[in-house]
Amino acid sequence: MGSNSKQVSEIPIVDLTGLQPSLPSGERWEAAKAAAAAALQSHGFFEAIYPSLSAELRGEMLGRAAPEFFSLPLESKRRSTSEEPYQGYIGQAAPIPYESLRIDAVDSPIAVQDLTRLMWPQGNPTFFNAVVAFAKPLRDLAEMVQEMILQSLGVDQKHYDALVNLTDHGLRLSHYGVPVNQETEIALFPHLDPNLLSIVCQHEIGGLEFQIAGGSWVNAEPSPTSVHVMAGLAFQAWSNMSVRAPMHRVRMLGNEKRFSAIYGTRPSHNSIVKSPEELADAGRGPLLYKPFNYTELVRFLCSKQGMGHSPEDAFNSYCKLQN
Ligand SMILES: O=C(O)CCC(=O)C(=O)O
Ligand SMILES: [Fe+2]
Repeated sequence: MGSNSKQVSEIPIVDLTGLQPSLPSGERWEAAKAAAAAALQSHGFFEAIYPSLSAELRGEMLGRAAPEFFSLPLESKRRSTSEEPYQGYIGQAAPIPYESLRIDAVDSPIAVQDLTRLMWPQGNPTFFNAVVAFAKPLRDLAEMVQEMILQSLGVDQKHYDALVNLTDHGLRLSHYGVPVNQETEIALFPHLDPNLLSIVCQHEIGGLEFQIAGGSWVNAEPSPTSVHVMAGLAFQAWSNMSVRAPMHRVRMLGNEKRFSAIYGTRPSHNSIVKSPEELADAGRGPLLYKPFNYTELVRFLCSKQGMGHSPEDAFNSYCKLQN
């Protein structure tokens, strides 16, 4: 661990053991809700203790299905392409030995089946089953955290329903190879995720780090019973800064390749992100962001103009109001 990394005690922990989105109340729910809302406000991330994502599901996905996918020939992997940034399969962007696949609509078995057949025209039930089974508890977790934040903001149920209706669910599988140059520890540069929520599941090999107040980095240690949950920019804007998106990065410290899975919720294609007016009431101050089209935000952040600034400055220049 480098001198600018701190110990894991800097990472808030929220215990979600046994909680379910279909039962969004009760003493344990309230305790987890308070802790999750406080953590996403102060840090933008937390470690969620969540044994529903069992060791078996993790092993099937990250120990077996993901390595099998990434070992396919490049021309197979490239069959999943997209015009939009960070969609489908991306990789081979030397010098960083990184490749990833975003599985869209991962909550729909039909979509997962279509992608599986695109990669393996003869089918691959092991891959299909691993993705569907792994995604289910993560979908529950994302929905619970979104609901906890909305409950704690006290906004009307109609806003929760509207947010759920525009939420897309996706799973990114990532593969980090061993850096060619062992001096280059940074495998994924510091960035903010643009979406609503990201849930990172590491498997055996760590490397994810979050930036905390003061600028230092904390190491998010992998654990077989927990995942790391963080807010993205769309949630930061929607919640009128009641949650904030944290800077994070990936460092490769050893010489073993690494697989991770990032479950992401985000506003659906071309949908408009708009804070509920009532978040400006009750002494919270004015709304900080103007409504924006999510797809266009992502295009802007990935454009030459957007990349020319720090992630935060680029985002603020796109949609922050000058109050
Ligand atoms: O692989 C990880 O641990 C995190 C990756 C990440 O931050 C991302 O894909 O946005
Ligand atoms: Fe990220």
